[in-house]
Amino acid sequence: MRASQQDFENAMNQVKLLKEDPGNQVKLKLYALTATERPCNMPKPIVFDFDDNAKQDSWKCLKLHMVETSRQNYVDLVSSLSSSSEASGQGNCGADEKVQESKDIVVTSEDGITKIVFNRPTKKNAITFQMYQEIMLTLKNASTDNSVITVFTGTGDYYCSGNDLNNLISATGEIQEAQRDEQTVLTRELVSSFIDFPKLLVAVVNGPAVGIAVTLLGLFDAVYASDKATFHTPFSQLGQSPEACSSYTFPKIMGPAKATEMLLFGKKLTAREAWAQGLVSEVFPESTFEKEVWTRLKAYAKLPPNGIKVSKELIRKNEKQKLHAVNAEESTVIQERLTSEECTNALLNFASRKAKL
Ligand SMILES: CCCCCC/C=C/C(=O)SCCNC(=O)CCNC(=O)[C@H](O)C(C)(C)COP(=O)(O)OP(=O)(O)OC[C@H]1O[C@@H](n2cnc3c(N)ncnc32)[C@H](O)[C@@H]1OP(=O)(O)O
Repeated sequence: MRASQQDFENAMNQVKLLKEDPGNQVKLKLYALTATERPCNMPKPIVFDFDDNAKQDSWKCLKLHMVETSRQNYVDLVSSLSSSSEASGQGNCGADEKVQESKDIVVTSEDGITKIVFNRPTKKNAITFQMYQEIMLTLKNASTDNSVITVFTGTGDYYCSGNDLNNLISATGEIQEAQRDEQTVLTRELVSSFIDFPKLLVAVVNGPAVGIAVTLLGLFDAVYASDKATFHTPFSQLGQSPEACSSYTFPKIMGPAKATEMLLFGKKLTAREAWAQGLVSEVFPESTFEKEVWTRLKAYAKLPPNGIKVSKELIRKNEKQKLHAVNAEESTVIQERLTSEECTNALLNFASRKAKL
């Protein structure tokens, strides 16, 4: 059966959605196959000297045949490109392209690096429910895309100010009961997706980090910080409790006494203090931060990916079960905390702008 006009148009749309660039040769071929669809100003070929009507009929017939054949070839070629692109990318993003964009979480893939950007600078990149969902989806895609490293960073002066405290507060400034469960479930699911993420996970901490943006760092493989970054987990001030397995990872990373200062007393650390305590891999001067870190990451992304993956698996696998158990336990406590008077007051104070860290 010949490809219809509709098949052809579908194929034209499919080309725009290809996960991988098919290359110039294929693009030229595709372009050539659409030639019969475009108006052609060249004179019609006069092969035999028949009368005008016969020539017209024969030309129409030839053109129809060419159009149908070209359409069919075009549809077949696009179909083969789509299936090979799906096989290599496993239905996810290919290299060197913008793979997912929403307003607040921007995802690009280039040079073997999937970059996930908190992009809500006017709110210091605070994480909304919608962003929780988008981050989880992105991690799912990144775990099977062509990239070697997945990087989180922030737009503007902040890395991320943590959970959006308005997630639970209505427009009229009251606590929304129904959102408490959603907050707990989303937090647990988000943390789970970090625990299970199979590839290298790196944080490029461009500025202050607060709350869950800090606690999650304990689940990253490397953390690079600008010297203007700070690390703050004000859970006690908010009547909340630690999440993202930090009740387990922080004492392990920095020792219980230092973890207490951060998680219980809400002591804010400078980048150098966080480095001294093992939460940060390396601190860079703000003036050279971006250049140095990205140059380095691009070089790391050229390392053989499978070796990295199995090495990460070796480092993490004995911890996974424990981390999931801690995540579950922390979620139970968070759920209780969210109904507490302490937490309710802190959230209402923030909403009425009485409280700031
Ligand atoms: C609710 C329980 C859920 C448990 C789940 C686990 C998650 C836990 C956490 O992440 S706890 C940490 C939560 N984060 C905070 O407590 C930070 C709150 N923000 C602040 O204290 C300050 O905004 C600041 C110190 C981050 C920055 O101060 P400043 O430089 O003076 O800027 P502004 O305060 O004017 O901020 C600009 C703009 O952004 C809004 N904003 C900043 N952070 C948040 C946030 N976390 N949630 C919601 N909104 C935030 C701020 O309100 C301003 O908005 P406005 O311009 O007034 O509309």
